Amino acid sequence: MSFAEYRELIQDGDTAIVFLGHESMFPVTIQQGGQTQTKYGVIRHSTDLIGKRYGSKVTCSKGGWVYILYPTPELWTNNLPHRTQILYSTDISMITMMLELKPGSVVCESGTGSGSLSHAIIRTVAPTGHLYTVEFHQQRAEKAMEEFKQHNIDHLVTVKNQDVCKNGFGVSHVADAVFLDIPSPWEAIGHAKDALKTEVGGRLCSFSPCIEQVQRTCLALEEHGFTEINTLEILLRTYDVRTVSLQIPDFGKAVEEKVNPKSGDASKPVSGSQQGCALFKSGVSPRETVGHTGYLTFATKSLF
Ligand SMILES: C[S@@+](CC[C@H](N)C(=O)[O-])C[C@H]1O[C@@H](n2cnc3c(N)ncnc32)[C@H](O)[C@@H]1O
Repeated sequence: MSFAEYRELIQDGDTAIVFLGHESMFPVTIQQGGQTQTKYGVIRHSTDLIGKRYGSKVTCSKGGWVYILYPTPELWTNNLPHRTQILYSTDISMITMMLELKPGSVVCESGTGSGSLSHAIIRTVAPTGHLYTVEFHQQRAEKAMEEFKQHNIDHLVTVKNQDVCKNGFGVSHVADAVFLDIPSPWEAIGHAKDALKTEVGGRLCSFSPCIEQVQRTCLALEEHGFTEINTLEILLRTYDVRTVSLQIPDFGKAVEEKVNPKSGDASKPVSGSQQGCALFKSGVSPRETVGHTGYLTFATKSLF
């Protein structure tokens, strides 16, 4: 199993996702002789999982069933152990597109945090690209290295335990793109510029929750000769499909007969609906939606 490739069969040592429902899933490390408890009973790794296909429906000891899923960066983002605030797939997808990441890209990132974005970047730049990720918190840097190894992507990433604002990324003129998710990104812009390839066109993105951080970062980007400076905020709006009862507009009898000659009286109640209303299938946005996460500031390196 590797987060940068796909394999069909479950093997000893894999990280897999136990899927009980969209709101209920968790990662497990597959081990010969290992067991995982779920509300539907126990899953025995040796007999129930190893050698089975990813995506299989597995019956637990109490008769209920779960799916065992291949781990993707998106599933990992929803299930990883949080050591910090993390980036979610909505922002990650915009970052990947706007930084023009593709297989072979070289990327510098700081901080690594819980590795949510790192996994997505590594999957995108594999098999020939590389991620240099800098984290100044020693345990977080060590844990990230451990996870990258466990997920068989450690050959695609270098983790450095240092302060990016003081010591930079540890590489010069190699990166196609730089990503910053730190409290004072303006202090790292000079290092970001140094990490980017010498030719014009390298891309940078900085994620900040507060607009004051964005202002300081934009000023630093201008001072260092970056152009095309743009700040975006992604607000995810989902729609549920529901049956709703809507009032039928009264256009008058003449109009109604012209539009639908067989329908008779427009105010006649439709079966199962209230007087003058009809039932429709409609896209309805939930009462509560995810709010502000942060601002994404993008820029292009234009000067040496
Ligand atoms: C919000 S977390 C990053 C989360 C990450 N983007 C993810 O998706 O999991 C910010 C991280 O940056 C690290 N950090 C803050 N300032 C730093 C600096 N100057 N140099 C290196 N790391 C730094 C923190 O220790 C923290 O782990």
